[in-house]
Amino acid sequence: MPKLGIDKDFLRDFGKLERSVQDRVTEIFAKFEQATHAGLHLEKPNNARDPRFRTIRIDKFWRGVVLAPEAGDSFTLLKVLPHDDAYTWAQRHRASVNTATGRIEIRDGAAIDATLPELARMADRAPRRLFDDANDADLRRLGVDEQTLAFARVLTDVVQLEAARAFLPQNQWDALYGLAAGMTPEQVWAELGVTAGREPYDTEDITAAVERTPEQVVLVDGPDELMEVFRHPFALWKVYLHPAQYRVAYAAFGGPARVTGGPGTGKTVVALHRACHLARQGAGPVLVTTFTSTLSASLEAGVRLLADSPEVRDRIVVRHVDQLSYQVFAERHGRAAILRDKEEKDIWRRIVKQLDAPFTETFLAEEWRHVVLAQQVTSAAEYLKAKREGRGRGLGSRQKAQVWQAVWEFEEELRRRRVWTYETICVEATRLLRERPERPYRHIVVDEAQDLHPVQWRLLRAAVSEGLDDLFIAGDTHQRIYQSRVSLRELGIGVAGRSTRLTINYRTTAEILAWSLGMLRGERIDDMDGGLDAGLDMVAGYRSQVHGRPPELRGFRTQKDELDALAGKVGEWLDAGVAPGEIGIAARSNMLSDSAITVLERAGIPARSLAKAPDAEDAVRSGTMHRMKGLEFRCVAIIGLSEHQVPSSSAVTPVREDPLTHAQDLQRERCLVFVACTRAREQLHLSWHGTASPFLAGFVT
Ligand SMILES: Nc1ncnc2c1ncn2[C@@H]1O[C@H](COP(=O)(O)OP(=O)(O)OP(=O)(O)O)[C@@H](O)[C@H]1O
Repeated sequence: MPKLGIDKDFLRDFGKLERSVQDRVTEIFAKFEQATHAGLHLEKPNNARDPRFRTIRIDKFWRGVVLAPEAGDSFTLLKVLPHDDAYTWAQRHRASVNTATGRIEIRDGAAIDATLPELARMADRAPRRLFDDANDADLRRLGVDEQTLAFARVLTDVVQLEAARAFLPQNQWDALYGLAAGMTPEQVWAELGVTAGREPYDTEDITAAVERTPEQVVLVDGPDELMEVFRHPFALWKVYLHPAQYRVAYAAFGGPARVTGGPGTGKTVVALHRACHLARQGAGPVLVTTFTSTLSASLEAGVRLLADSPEVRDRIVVRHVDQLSYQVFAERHGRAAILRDKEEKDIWRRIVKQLDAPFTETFLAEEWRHVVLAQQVTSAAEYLKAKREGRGRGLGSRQKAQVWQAVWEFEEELRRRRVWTYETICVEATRLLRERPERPYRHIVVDEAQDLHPVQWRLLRAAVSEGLDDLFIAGDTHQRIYQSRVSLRELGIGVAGRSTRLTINYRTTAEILAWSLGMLRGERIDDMDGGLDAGLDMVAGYRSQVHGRPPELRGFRTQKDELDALAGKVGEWLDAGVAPGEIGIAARSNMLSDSAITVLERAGIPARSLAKAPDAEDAVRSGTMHRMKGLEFRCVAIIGLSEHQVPSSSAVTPVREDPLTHAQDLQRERCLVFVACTRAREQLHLSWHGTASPFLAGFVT
């Protein structure tokens, strides 16, 4: 029986074909799967650049181009085009096997030949060329072949290389682009997943090369799978991962492992692939978890899409951390009465008064969360010795005694009232799990890990057996929008040697990414492992492959002017063909987000609140910046970036109260705007009224 592969680039075009042509393609290739080689009407086109190209009739007007190796019966569908275009395509392109990665590559050989002379003329006049510092041997070792090498040698500018992406062989382009972005050959190798010192691959064995290229070619196993691929042609990530992503998702790890990377680098996609991979192995239940219900709902949808059989689906449980702790708690104690925020504040306030302590209720609440609970402090003596890193206000031993007295009173009050906070439920659930003879999960996959609190990490540690592939952690500390800071090492979760950083941004344009990174420049951000992160902009190679318009920044006199202009902007996007569901609005407060909805509706534009209708696809969705986490839209407008709204004064500790916490709070507010900006795939619009937010200083004149 013939084996059929489908090229990712074709799938991208498939959605744009007319429905009747799509149906015909599906029908032919479903039959193709069952046919024998002899039964296929494959035609060898004249003048094809690659002797292994064949065309196949779809209907009177359309033909498919198929890569058919000389021997064997594995075929790869590359294109479906109108009749003449299909023949022209076959004359311009050729397939080859990359010597370093062993993967199949397609290039537009005619475009390379046509562009090279003009580039060579320009290079003769240029003082320097792009790859002057790279020697031929290194380039060859990275899989660059003769035609691409000749091309690379006449490049003088990275913009020329970017333009050549459409026609150079993919892995060779990746290697060149990595070098141009400042990566060393070794880093490029690592990213491409090349084993050092390996013999070059056999460039004649096309069938093996196709099998080695899951990120570019999906091999379908039977007509059902084929139909499934054609039904979800846009969910490309479902089947294709970049080699760097693939390696992490499918690796075997001796213990906890972690994937980091900037926004849109595919951490969530990798986490989902990993969960399904672990479930397929069948060693035991897999928990996929994160920190909020909105995020866990989108992970659930991802698992549904990716799990390829009901058995795999059934082995995966998606549950956010508080849900897990509540479930464990409730199994033993029944329903828990939860202390509300306001009630908690009232208790602390009463204690401050009663003890006549020189602290505010906010200071005590944070000291309890970020020192006492974070380090499992259970006595005055332990508290005296506890590390208070990250807490700005120093405390002498007399003051510590006072704090401990307050904490003791507070915990006593919780016990007396039989009420719980999310943290104390988590602590109790952890205790209950530790008592059990067996762990409920064999693997845990955590997404958006940067926002979990130490008590939640302990819960997860207690919920999974220690061992191979136990914990897989995806996160980015630059996107931390809540207060938790942890050192995984101190929590007994060692990821040293099992940490990978992804560097290619698949979501945002280079312009939006550069602007958003500019906003974080200079911030010193931790790496969740007791050190400082190198900083996104310092990491060679963090890049986006797509270009677009730079973000648009606009200031207005009043809020009314700003919101009217927002309605105008959204109207422009809709007129340009962007669907309402592909537009997102973010504001710092719920109130401003709701005002935006009212103004849009008044302008006749359907708009819904992200909090109430997170999945509304037929309306523009508006919400707080916090709600934007984990989502993405073609166009994003961030409103209310005004002096007194961003940073939000209620979220920032006054500098006189605690300078260090003040600085951390400001950083978190900056990260929040960064998260909101990086949700935009194509266009980003930022606005304010009155004086602009200090975060925009340097961008606004
Ligand atoms: N290899 C790939 N090829 C094409 N698209 C990809 C690939 N990997 C990820 N994507 C797409 O890029 C976008 C971002 O992916 P994802 O949400 O996993 O990134 P992330 O790193 O978790 O982002 P963030 O940290 O900002 O939430 C998604 O639309 C995803 O489908």
